[in-house]
Amino acid sequence: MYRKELDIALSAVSRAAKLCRDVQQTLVDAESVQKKDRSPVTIADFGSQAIISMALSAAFPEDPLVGEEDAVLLRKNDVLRGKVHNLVSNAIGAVDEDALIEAIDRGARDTNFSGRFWTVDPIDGTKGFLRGDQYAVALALIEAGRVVLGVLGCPNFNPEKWGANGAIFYAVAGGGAFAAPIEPGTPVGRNDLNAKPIRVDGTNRPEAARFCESVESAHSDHEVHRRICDRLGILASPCRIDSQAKYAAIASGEASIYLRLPRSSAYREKIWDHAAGAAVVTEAGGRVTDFSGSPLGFTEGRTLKSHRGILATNGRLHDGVLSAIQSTVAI
Ligand SMILES: Nc1ncnc2c1ncn2[C@@H]1O[C@H](COP(=O)(O)O)[C@@H](OP(=O)(O)O)[C@H]1O
Ligand SMILES: [Mg+2]
Repeated sequence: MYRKELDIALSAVSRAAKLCRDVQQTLVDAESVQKKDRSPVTIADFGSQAIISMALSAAFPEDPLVGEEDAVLLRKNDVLRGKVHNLVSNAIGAVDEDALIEAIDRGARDTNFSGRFWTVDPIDGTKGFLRGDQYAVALALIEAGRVVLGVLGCPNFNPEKWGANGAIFYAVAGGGAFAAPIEPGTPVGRNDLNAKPIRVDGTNRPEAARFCESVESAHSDHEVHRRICDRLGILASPCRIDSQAKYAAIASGEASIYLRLPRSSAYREKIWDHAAGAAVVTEAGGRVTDFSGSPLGFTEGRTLKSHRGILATNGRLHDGVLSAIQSTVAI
């Protein structure tokens, strides 16, 4: 099932991850004053969404794409457009500028969220990207509100284990979860010999669990997380990771619990921040729900409107963490 979809998604995400990696490298090499400059991330965001959108529309012209970016800024700004055009042409060969703009804008159109559509976060973890830390290129295919395929490119993920270019994590519903090192020059494929099945860890003792959360305290309430962890008797200090690399950490057994309670009760999570990661964790044997224990549903539009709080675990710990959450916070 979904063989062609997976092949296209893997190759598009690995090419986009390579583009992002090259741009992040120029940031890391630059003086600190330039690290505060957001333009590199902007260029890489557009470039990454363009590569993925073009690959999808060539292979699946009927499929809508819901992306984080649109091309409004690019249409107005010739210099920026020129830079993105160069970046993408260097990555995948000469492309027409109008086709590039159109590819980016495709992600901004309205769509039928109850049908089949793709969702992309071209750089998830922008803040991490700018700091030189973790980020992810995330792509998921959704059908009738359920994620049927998820791919997460994580160029800085555990280089000791996966090599200098990080890893790509992927899953198809019912088919298990896998990870493969990202090799520059060769996009990852479905039959990649270096791909390995991944699995959540087996701990059922919260005191032995490793727990992860966002680096950015503005993105989730670290203090409430700490109270939940105290109630569970978790001893280790939190592991703070940007982006959906947190889902990759749960799926590959490097952490057991991911908590995310937004600071503001008005904030709604974006679908592209969770769809791919949730598929990978679920297929690796874990569980992903909101704070009331409901599985995430993706029919509601660009946000997870009816869900508050995100909990991803190795599965065994899930009900215990949900009880601790519900005794700590009013959902
Ligand atoms: N106030 C807020 N509360 C929760 N999430 C937020 C937020 N502001 C931004 N985000 C989301 O947090 C994502 C990053 O998550 P993390 O903290 O896990 O790295 C951002 O994705 P982008 O970086 O793609 O914009 C953004 O969508
Ligand atoms: Mg994001």
